[in-house]
Amino acid sequence: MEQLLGMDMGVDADRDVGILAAPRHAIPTQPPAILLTRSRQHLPECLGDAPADARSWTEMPRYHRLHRGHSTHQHLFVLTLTSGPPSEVVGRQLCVTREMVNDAFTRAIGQAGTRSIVYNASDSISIDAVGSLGEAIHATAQALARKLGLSRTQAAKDLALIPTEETEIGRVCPVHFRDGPPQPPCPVSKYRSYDGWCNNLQHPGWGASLTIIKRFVTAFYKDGLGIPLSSAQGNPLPNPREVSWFLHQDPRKHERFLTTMFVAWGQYIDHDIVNAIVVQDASRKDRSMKCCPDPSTPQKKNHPDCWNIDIDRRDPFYSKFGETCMNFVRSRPGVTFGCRLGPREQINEVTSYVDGSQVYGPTRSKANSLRSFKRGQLKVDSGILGATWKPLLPLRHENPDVGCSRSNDNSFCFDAGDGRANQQTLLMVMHTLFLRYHNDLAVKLSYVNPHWDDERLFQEARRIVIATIQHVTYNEFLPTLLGKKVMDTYGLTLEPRGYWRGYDPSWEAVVWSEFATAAFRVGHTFVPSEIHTYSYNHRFVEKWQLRDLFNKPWEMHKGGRLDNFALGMANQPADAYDSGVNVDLGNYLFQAAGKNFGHDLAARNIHRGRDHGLRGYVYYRRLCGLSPVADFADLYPIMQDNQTAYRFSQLYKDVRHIDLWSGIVSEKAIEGAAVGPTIACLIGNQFKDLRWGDRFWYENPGWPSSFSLPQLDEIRKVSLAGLVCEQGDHIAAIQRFPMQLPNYEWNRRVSCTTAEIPRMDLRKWKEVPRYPVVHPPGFLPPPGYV
Ligand code: HEM
Ligand SMILES: [Ca+2]
Repeated sequence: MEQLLGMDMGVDADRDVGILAAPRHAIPTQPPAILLTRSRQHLPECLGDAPADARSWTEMPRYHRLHRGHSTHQHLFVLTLTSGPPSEVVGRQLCVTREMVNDAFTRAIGQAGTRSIVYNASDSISIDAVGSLGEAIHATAQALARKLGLSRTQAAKDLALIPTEETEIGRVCPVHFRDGPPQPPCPVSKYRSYDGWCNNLQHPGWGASLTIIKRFVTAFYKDGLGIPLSSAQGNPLPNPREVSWFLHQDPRKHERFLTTMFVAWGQYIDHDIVNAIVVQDASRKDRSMKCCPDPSTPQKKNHPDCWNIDIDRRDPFYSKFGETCMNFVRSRPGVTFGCRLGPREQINEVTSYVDGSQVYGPTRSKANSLRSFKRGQLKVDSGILGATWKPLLPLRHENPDVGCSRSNDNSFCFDAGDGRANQQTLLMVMHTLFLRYHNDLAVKLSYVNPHWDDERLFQEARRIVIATIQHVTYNEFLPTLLGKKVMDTYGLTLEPRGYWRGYDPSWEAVVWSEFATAAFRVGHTFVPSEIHTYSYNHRFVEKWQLRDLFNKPWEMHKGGRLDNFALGMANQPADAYDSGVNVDLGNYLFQAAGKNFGHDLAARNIHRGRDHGLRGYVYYRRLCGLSPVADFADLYPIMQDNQTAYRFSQLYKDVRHIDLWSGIVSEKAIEGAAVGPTIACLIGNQFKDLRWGDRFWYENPGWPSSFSLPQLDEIRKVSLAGLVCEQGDHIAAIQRFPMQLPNYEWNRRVSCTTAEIPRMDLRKWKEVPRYPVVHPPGFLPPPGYV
């Protein structure tokens, strides 16, 4: 095992060295280890001398019977092994019959008790339908690999070659996951679909919600298919909580330039791009699955996807509470395009595109539930605030306990396009600002175009909101995170004027696991333990412990609080980029009422990396074309300090085992950027894809969805500063770039009304109505809007 692990997680991938260093043109594919053929000439070999493993299949006699009576090549796939560890016979042929696949699949769905869901393939796609089909396909792959005696590498790379569309799996494969151009063809509409469907006209599912999170390189599981490498006995990996404790404690340093607004934006757009679905327990009010033993309830058999993090009895923190188990549930397996067999992949609940799915939801039904269907507005809660304060997000009455710590049955969290909106207050502030922004835009557009109906106003406002999120992300956030050089290397620099002509329909704008499960989680090191609020005069007011703000958005209901938090975000420095994660995330994450401790996010990041089958840090460093790490000694020049490098050598038996997240957040930052080189490489690649592969990208010309050049110039004026000024309640001044601390030289705090914070002129959206317009009674546009 050790040897295998070293080999595959290590630095032997010479062929791929540096492939991520510059933007890729295609994802490299491994040469297949098994060739698939159904030509007649292969049949006799396969039939005459069926390999030992194939003979052990109960289906084989049936197969032979079929052969005598009919033309059998219809039923047979011949797999020729062409590679594998030296011990395996290259060129060996395996026979896989359609019946084998069907039987394994039928057994899998029988076991999972999901027949009804899986077989209802014409249903509109739902999380449960995708999840249960994913589980059944995964179990089928495992059964087939066992029966065919495939090695780990063969199972990982080659089961996917079986044309499942010709089996029972193909019959139930939802239309969303079928290969090939869409039937009927995708409409070329002016507005995006909510679920990202048909953004790419040839591959309608690319980047769509409920499709899988892809990978830069194939997954690495113990069995090739889904069993994660763990810290259990016999396995060489260290316990994630131990890694967290020894390597990721917070040295309590601050960034010199970055604010917590930068941190909040990072999380806000992360939630636009990805949400890996974990297995849930529908019988519980909060839907979370309880996996750790509970003394108050009799021990039930654990769900196979329970995969708790063990806590050592001597743990310096948890031992005080006698806690030895951190609840952890694996991410649910998803369905690949073509419903192919292969390694376990994870489901993205949201659209990968930067398309405001956290504002509007990743499905039409979610978007509809958030709309008021009047004048293009989203629903709001104007509750207790009255005329002095602007509206808040609507309250969520459905599933009120999911992601919400309620003190009583009458308190409700907020509803937004993304289910994680209440997770902590800074994130909630972002969601609220964007809700207000949408509604404000729709109202102003109704002044410019009084003849537009609700749908038109809603979609046009949505189009501008999405363009704003894209513009602020690529104009303010990414340059701060990555620096100019990385921006240029990966094609992320925006056009200062005119259209940008980089859209490439062969580019897949999809989220990558290495980004979601590791690189972008660098955000966790920037989060401070204490959250500061500031007054309108930009003076410190009070500090909150982050742990008191998890899933409890109650402060928002108090007038002025949103402004206090927003101003705090513009003035409080972020925690430093270092390997440290603050104690509120590291010991108290989602601390439950009545408990003195919570989860450890650093340990979860590491464990999640293993759950998702990520390879070791050293492997990705090489893919990024960075200096190779063959030994622990090679870590010293590249890590933030010698102690970190030393601790890695104490914790890990082999440098190639270092978990991706742990390694990348420990690297020294590169010049001009806030993060290290491997993170910059992985994040650069990801944001390149999300720009170059998005047909609705706001700078694109020539589509019905494209903005006119005058409109595009207006969108280029939007800024986070303008947004906070306009959508805060009474904020009067802010620095020009609120993701960076104010300073007198180039980031002065200015009045919200100055020309230094320009505003969009929506008159560029004016359309001449085809019919004379009769204004509704009471219609009174503000000056300049007619
Ligand atoms: C107080 C702030 C934050 C909290 C409480 C928080 C909490 C969490 C939690 C609980 C998870 C899931 C962990 C798991 O795998 O079980 C997660 C995932 C993640 N977080 Fe954070 N986070 C915060 C800030 C950030 C920031 C600032 C960023 C980025 C700049 C970020 C990026 C991510 C990403 C990319 C994921 C993976 C999402 C997925 O694949 O579904 N987070 N975070
Ligand atoms: Ca999205």
